[in-house]
Amino acid sequence: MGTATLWWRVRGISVGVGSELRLSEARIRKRGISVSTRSSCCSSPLTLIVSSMPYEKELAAAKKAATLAARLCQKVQKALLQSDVHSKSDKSPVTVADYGSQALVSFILERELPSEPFSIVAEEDSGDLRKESGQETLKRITELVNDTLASEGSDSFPSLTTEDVLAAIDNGKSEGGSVGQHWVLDPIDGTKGFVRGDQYAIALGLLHEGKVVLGVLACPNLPASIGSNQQHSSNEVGCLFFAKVGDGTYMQALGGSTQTRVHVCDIDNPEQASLFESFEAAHSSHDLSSSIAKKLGVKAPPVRIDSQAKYGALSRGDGAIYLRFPHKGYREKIWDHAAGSIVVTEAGGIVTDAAGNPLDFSKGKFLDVDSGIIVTNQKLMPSLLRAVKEALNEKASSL
Ligand SMILES: Nc1ncnc2c1ncn2[C@@H]1O[C@H](COP(=O)(O)O)[C@@H](O)[C@H]1OP(=O)(O)O
Ligand SMILES: [Mg+2]
Ligand SMILES: [Mg+2]
Ligand SMILES: [Mg+2]
Repeated sequence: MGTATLWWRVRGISVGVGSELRLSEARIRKRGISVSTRSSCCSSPLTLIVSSMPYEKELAAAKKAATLAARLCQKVQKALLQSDVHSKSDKSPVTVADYGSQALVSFILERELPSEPFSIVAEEDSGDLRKESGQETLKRITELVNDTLASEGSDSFPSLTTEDVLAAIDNGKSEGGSVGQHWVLDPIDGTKGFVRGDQYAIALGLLHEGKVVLGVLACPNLPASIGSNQQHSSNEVGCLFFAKVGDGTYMQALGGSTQTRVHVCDIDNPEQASLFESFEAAHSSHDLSSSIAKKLGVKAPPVRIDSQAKYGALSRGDGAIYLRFPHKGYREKIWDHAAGSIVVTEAGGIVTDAAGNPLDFSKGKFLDVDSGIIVTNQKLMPSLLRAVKEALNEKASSL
């Protein structure tokens, strides 16, 4: 029969006989990739494997991990003891729930995805818990993790020892980067909001070759809607947002199973826009966002909430703009934006730095951004960028 010459040409890539090429339907649809074949032997087998569900296992594991971590955090927030709150070396607060959430997420991901390379870039480390003074706290965290696993109603979870908990926390020591796959975890984003009894989020993203491909945001205190858009109005709190690249963003009640696809709002008149910013003035300049809002003609007062819950709320159209301008010297971390950014972009929004550059998650733990981070829909971005540029120039010339 002779040698078959068989090529697949996919966006200019030639793939020889016997190779498998895995492409998602979503990627094919989104990027308009066309597949053509050329064969000198018509009986040659041609197998183009089109996987309709890339990152599906990872998403299921991430949703399970974030939901369990949210359960642990809710338990702690209800009965927060002064002794549960500690200060880190940078003076920011950390609680038993930050550590417990990180240990749980790390434990669940490793268990649910045993055959995958395992790397997590996470906020917390076990340094303080390994000291003599951290022993009581470590015991409390271990109890919390075990209680939460037991409440899953499954005997299949072993009881973790304090050493297991330390090891699970330290799985989060990866540096990330542009090669391979890395989970990115903020076990409690918005710890100050958590301690105050307000908003916080468990934020879990997945990087593949430096790009965010999946994100889950568990927001235990987020009502079904906030802000002026009453479409989702209800008294229930607790939302889980999730997104996979090319697949859209979805929201479900935390612990629920009915999912709804969400989209950013389609407002094109900035006067009708409402604007999110940090609750904590120390985390983001309220003066600068007020000057930007004035330039845009935004009428509504800013909605101030903690954490990446802002990204979740924006992804479902509760507000139109999120502005974040940390004060001089602060360096943004990837875990504060990875999950939130894909939740917004898959819902049709745009996330950039203040100069309009996309966020680059491939450089390790830190995000090097120009002045701040801005988020909005496609229609408002050009006028938002102009207003941000003007406000930053005015600020610079007044110094
Ligand atoms: N000085 C600071 N400036 C800006 N952001 C900070 C600062 N300290 C902590 N953060 C982080 O800002 C995020 C909260 O932003 P917001 O104020 O919008 O809710 C959190 O990730 C919080 O970390 P953490 O995860 O430890 O809570
Ligand atoms: Mg923190
Ligand atoms: Mg954070
Ligand atoms: Mg945190």
